[in-house]
Amino acid sequence: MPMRIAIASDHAALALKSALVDYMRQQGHDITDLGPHDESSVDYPDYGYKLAAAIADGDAERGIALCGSGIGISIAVNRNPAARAALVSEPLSAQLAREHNDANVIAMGARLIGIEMAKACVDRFLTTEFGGDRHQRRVDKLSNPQNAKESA
Ligand SMILES: O=C(CO)[C@H](O)[C@H](O)[C@H](O)COP(=O)(O)O
Repeated sequence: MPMRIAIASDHAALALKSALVDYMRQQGHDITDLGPHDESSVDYPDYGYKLAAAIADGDAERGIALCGSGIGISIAVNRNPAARAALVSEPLSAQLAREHNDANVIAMGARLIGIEMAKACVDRFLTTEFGGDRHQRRVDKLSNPQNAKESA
């Protein structure tokens, strides 16, 4: 099923971003490439915040966030309460991020994983449904931290 997907990176992940944009477009998805669009050094928070805003505003259903390690941009994306970004490096983590955490963004590190592994992570992320049930209760607490048990 075609999805609206936003993707953003920093300079370290430009080539991976480009490969994933082509890959997802070939699959029929509606891709918004939020940049950057050249190799100049940029700051991952700028692009992570942009990606999270696209999710928060409903412009994209899912997001792909890339930087050298995936760490910096995942931190940036997760500062927006509408985003649940999971840093992944293999498909099972991408699957569990959907099944258990209803992740709407995955982050990956272009300096740590290859293009084929990144494509496999994207495939799993885009095709796995959220499991609901007990996981819904936990995800609700991510959205509303005041509902978490103080004494847990
Ligand atoms: O945020 C990161 C580390 O957590 C990313 O790997 C960045 O891409 C990296 O810090 C960029 O480093 P550079 O030396 O400026 O290319």
